[in-house]
Amino acid sequence: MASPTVETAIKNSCSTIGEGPHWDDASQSLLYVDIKALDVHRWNSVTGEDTKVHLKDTVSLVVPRRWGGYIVGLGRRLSLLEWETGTVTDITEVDRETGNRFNDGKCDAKGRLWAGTMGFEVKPAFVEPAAGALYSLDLDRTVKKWLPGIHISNGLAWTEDNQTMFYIDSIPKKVYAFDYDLENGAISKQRTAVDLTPYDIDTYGVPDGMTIDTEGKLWVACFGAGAVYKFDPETGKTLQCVKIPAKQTTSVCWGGKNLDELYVTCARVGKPEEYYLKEEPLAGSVFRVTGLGAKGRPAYVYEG
Ligand SMILES: O=C(O)[C@H](O)[C@@H](O)[C@H](O)[C@H](O)CO
Ligand SMILES: [Zn+2]
Repeated sequence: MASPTVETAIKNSCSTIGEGPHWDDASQSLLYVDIKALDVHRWNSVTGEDTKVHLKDTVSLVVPRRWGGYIVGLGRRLSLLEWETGTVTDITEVDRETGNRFNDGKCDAKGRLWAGTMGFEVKPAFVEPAAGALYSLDLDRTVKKWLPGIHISNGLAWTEDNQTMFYIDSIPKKVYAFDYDLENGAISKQRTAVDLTPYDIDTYGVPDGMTIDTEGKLWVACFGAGAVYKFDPETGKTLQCVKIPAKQTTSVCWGGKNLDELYVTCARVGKPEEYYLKEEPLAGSVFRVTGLGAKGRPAYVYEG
């Protein structure tokens, strides 16, 4: 097995929950969010410059839109963001009259957005149970609710042949698999691909953000574990563990010119600042892992 190198790519850029990394191939930039700081970040890997746009609500996902701008998950809304002016145009609101907010989201190969919600989070990984749901936003902006009763809607990934969608609900500690109908944007036949319930919480934490490599293996950021795990979705077995020097590892995406660098976001939330300064000074940074001997495919953008 190749031995990986972990570096700090963007030091301490997030002050709350770094999340939602999306590699923009065209500009060789990393988009990501700092959920409770209400900030969307764009880091240019060529110049090293990190710029951000401050919004008016929690921002949990950012995906470029083919026709310009970005889709963001803003509180309970999905909205369009124009970077230069900071203009926000709402597309839809879900889970009205609840304390929910959007969490992770990603586009499929047709450019539909899949994104889910979660109930009010009292402290990290403690939420109002089963209050969230998984939604899809079609290219004509139709919203469909697929799965109610979700605790913390999190990572999404599709196999290269688009026959299977993987989806994480963090609290049951499951990576689910579904048959995926790309033509109609529909999921069916839910089953469990990876189950983390048998494992020690300090070692595995809870599964959070996820990506897939060109060999169909899953890379899952495990919150609380300070680690990214590589799983085989066929067997559910652990193939590799990459330790990250911050415990609240939230999400991952492939980046770099060859899409063989794994970018990892993490949080700095729920504990006193003195703790972080002393024990986890790099919390809130974005890390880059190289030498994994694996790579990804370009991320899809919103086509609507
Ligand atoms: O990053 C996320 O997906 C959530 O927004 C966070 O709140 C934490 O990761 C969660 O508490 C652990 O799953
Ligand atoms: Zn997450």
